Amino acid sequence: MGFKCGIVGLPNVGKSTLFNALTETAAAAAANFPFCTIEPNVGQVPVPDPRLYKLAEIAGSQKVIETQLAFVDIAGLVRGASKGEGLGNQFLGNIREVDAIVHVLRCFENGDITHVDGRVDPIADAETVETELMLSDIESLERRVPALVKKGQGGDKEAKVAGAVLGRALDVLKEGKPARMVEAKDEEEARVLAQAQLLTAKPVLYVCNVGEGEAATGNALSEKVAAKAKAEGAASVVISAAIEAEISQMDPTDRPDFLADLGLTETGLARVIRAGYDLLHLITFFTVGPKEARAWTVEKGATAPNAAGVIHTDFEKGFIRAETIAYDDFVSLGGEHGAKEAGKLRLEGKEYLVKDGDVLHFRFNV
Ligand SMILES: Nc1ncnc2c1ncn2[C@@H]1O[C@H](COP(=O)(O)OP(=O)(O)OP(=O)(O)O)[C@@H](O)[C@H]1O
Ligand SMILES: [Mg+2]
Repeated sequence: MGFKCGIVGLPNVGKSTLFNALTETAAAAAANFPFCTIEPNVGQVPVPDPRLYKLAEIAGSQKVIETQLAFVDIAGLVRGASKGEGLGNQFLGNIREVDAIVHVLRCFENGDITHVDGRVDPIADAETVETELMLSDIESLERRVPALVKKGQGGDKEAKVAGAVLGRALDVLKEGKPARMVEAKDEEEARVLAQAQLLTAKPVLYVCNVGEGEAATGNALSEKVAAKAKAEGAASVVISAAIEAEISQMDPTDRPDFLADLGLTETGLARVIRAGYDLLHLITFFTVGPKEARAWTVEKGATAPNAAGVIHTDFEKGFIRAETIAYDDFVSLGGEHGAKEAGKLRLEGKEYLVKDGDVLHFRFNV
């Protein structure tokens, strides 16, 4: 499957620090100088899900395997990037390849850490980054739209649709708004928009990187970002990347006390990961047995055979049916046996749309 969230932002705002905390490694060099990162770092991150641990406990599973989400640590971007400034176009290509954007904004005051524009202002920073992404989209559409329109006039129906919807996207961008504001009129337009790989059409999560003492409460700057996100229909999360990096290096048994001292019940990372998961419209289903309990990822709207295919292509090809138990039934009835006795094990066919939390067992024939 491989859904990817790209970590984007100005240089030296804490992107690599966040990435290292997420991946519990020091794979990405994080240091106090701009453009520390050049080549993108990719890491698979397990998605923490309390439901999975509960299912494993009930079934007495020996092994627990979380589903994963990929994060990519991308080079910092500066004003003029779309025209080749800083590391320029190269990293814009890295952003093009991701499915969602995790936009890190510096909300911590610390005179020792260089800010490329010499002042801490997350709203202005967000606009700088977004402007570069919009300029890059405008440039790419200005190249593509006229050719599509011409082909459309020549009788090519597909080109006509693409020219129309991408032309509207260009107008929206020229008004200073991101391409995600463009509404597709039908499924065909939606497909064209999705395939156009516009940077500003990707869903965004703002991550407010606050000071070490502010992780639980946020601060005045993170509140401004939250208001901006709300106005745009985007999501935002408050974390302190510095603290998260520290926690990720601690022994797991020491973490709960440390978090409690900071006034936190869970790590900021768990919230970032889950928000990323929601952003991508992903849902989880489970397979549960005495050997292992495992979480798997599908897109909302996936059918039972699609879900089977995530486990193995043979499961999809030879799909017969999916024995299905809702998560709540599995838990309240004490597992598969109890659910079956109570008539809560359903036999679902090829058309079934998988629901978040379903416990599935596939019957197949190859
Ligand atoms: N919440 C925070 N509070 C204080 N310092 C922080 C915080 N988050 C990160 N830093 C520090 O900021 C500096 C820059 O961090 P990092 O290298 O992660 O930035 P980056 O965004 O990856 O930069 P680049 O774009 O240059 O790769 C590091 O010295 C890091 O320790
Ligand atoms: Mg970096």
